[in-house]
Amino acid sequence: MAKAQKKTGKGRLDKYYKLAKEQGYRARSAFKLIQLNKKYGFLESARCTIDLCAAPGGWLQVASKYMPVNSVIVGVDLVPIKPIPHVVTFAADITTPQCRNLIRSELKDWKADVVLHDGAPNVGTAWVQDAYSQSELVLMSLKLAVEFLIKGGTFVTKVFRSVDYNNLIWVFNQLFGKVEATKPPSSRNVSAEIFVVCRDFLAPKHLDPKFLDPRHVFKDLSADAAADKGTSANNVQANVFHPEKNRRKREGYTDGDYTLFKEMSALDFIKGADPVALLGTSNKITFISDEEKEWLKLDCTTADVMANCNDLKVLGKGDFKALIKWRLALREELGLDVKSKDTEDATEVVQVIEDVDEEQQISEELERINADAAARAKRERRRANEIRTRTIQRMQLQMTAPLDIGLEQGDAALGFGQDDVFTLDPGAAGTHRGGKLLKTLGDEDEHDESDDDAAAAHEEDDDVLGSEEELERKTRMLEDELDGLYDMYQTRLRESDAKYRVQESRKKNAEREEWHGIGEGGGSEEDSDEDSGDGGWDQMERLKEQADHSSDESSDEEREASSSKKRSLEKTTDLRRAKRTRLDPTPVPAADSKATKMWFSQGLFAGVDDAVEDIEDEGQSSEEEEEEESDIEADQASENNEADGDMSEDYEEVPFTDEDVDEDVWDAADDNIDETKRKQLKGKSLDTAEAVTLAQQLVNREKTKTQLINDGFTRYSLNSSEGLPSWFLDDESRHYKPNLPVTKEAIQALRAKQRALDARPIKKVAEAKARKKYKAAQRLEKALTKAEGVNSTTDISEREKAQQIDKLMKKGKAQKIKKDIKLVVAKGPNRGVKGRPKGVKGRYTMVDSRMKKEASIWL
Ligand SMILES: C[S@@+](CC[C@H](N)C(=O)[O-])C[C@H]1O[C@@H](n2cnc3c(N)ncnc32)[C@H](O)[C@@H]1O
Repeated sequence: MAKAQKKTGKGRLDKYYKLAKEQGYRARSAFKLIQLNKKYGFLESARCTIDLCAAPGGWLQVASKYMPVNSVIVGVDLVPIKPIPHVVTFAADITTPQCRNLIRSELKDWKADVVLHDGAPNVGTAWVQDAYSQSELVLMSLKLAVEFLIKGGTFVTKVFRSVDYNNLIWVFNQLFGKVEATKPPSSRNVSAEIFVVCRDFLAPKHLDPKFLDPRHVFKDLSADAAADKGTSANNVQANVFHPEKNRRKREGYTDGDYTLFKEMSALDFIKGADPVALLGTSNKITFISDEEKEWLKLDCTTADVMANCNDLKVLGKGDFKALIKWRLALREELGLDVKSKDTEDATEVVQVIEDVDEEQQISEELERINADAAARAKRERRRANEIRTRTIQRMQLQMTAPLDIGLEQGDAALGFGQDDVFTLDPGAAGTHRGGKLLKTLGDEDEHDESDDDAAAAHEEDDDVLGSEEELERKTRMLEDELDGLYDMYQTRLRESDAKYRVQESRKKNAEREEWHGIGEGGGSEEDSDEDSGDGGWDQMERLKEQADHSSDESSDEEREASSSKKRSLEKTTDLRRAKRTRLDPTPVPAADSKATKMWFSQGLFAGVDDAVEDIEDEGQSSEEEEEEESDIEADQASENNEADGDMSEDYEEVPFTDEDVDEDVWDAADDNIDETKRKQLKGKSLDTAEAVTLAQQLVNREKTKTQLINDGFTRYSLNSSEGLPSWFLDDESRHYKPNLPVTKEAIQALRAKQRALDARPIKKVAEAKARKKYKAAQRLEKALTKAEGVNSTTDISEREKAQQIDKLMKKGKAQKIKKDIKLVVAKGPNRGVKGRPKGVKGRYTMVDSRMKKEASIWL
């Protein structure tokens, strides 16, 4: 089984936590609102938003980012919220009239377009207690929403899955045109929270106060539950005896009973009044007491019976029959079913009838269960296939926007229908809306057949959702599968793309042939040049002068000079690369604090720090303490949440620390900046039209260094790719980047560079030439040695010596002339000829036509 989602303190710090930290949101929950807004788009058109339970302010930050400029945003919470620009906040309890008055005085006659509620009471107490307070809080927020929302407005609230869920949804349906429940991908699976988005506020003129009164809204269900003792038992009974009325109430777990696995003692089964219901609700029959252990020794308790008792959920029709028979036998043995002589006949008749009835019921029930299971499996398979096909199609058509995928995958993964489970069926909503207030709450008998179908579908989904681990495993499997399919798709795409293959092979060649002429030492000089403030143009001029000067010197010096020129030019190129790197469209993973640090490290701000520090010194210590406290509180809260299991609220505050500063990124205040820059520049070159454009702008002084650096701070530059799937990153690298300007001149320069590259001799030719040169040098060496020998002999005259030496040196310098070898292509009459082909004289070799072509190059 797949590893369950970690619930340790660290485990909670998932990718959304990191993203929140990176993007400066105060809580990871900000992404829930971003994703909800992405799906329903209510913020972009809102001019006034009220956020109830808004601390520390993550949702407020999102609202102020996505809503139009100058919108009114009001945030309320029990605890004070640190100021956010253009947002009004105050501390109040949303359940009190004082809070209502504060909002009223803030909004005056305005109405809100959106009311948000992400409130959670102190999570960490008892589950049942929490769930109830949460539902109450939701109702209180609804009350405020009803008062302040404009007609057609939107109310977004967090709800926990509990027995109150259906009642709340029913009330929402009375007040809003569209009600949908959803779980955004950033909401953890282990959290019981879901979000209900209520749109199109109906703004009724007269509203029955009972709609918003917890005593009424949550009353009926508990009353019903009390009256309806042993609800689930009755449901099982209904399943067994009235398969046609087979439905279960959607009211969560029975009070105080939140486990799926249930054991019953053999005593309960044998002595209990309703064995069929007991068998339907339990997983296992246990033998713990001494009396029960004694029963194990009886003849009627066969090995089969014991095995059946061990796992009731896997039993078939025959097994159930055997267990019922065993119970009857045991009851007889224990004298519970007394067979008196006088009543024996009557009893037997009754027993036979009971037996027959039970058998029939069990067999019907079993058939129904089997049919249900088969239908469910089929539905799941179909749904998974549909999702997979749709995603692949969309990927192939490149229709997937990053966040869409996130949402859809999340939804798909959950549902295996999590979304569906909580998406209110409009049809069902319609039936509800037609009803009278609160009368129909929990009144299942008034449902029609279509309701039955919906209930069955929900029941099925609930079963799937019953196990979080199972759900997570399926989600992960689906994601893995999709990742795999995406990789395969990419590979196939590459294989079929000739252009890509050519590019790849060129890249490889370039890597092999690249000239690595710059020594490590060169860089510092260059950087110091850059720091001195000289523009690229000045450097070019200087380098030209150098080159001119060196051309006057001897040939050795000339070589030296040209290589130094080459180095210098390379340095200039590196310099341009340095500029480009800052503007590289590839997002640099960096935290805000780091960017800020770089910004304020400019000379302009020198000395400002001290002044500001002086002013701030007083307040700072207290602020730091406060921050530390809030961190600790957040940690404690998260630990509490963990201990709280399903009821855990999926909320994480994001503290900011110095550790967030990424050390790899340039820091203007860094002494070792040259080294850092060199590292950054390694492997980068002016190989795109954008880079060349920027470099030219820089060299031609159309742009200054500062302007380029400033342009580098875009919304694309601070994103982290950590933990994101490959398809998402592929898409991002293709589409999520700034469009930098490209000039005609840049493209021409790039083409010229490419042409020069293409014109370079290929590696093998260069090697052959080098070999030739080497052999010539060897010949000359040999000739010199011989000449020395001749010179040292005393037998011959000086004149003869000179003649011989001259001859030797000529020979040594001469190119070696290869003896001509005729190439004969083995085709036509020469195909398969043994020995010398006809009409060929002198040295020859047999080749095929391809070899001949190649040989003519090399020979
Ligand atoms: C999950 S946090 C909200 C996070 C917020 N949406 C954000 O993005 O930063 C829940 C908040 O509900 C607040 N809260 C709980 N009960 C409240 C009440 N009765 N009135 C006002 N706020 C309440 C808590 O103080 C807590 O700050």
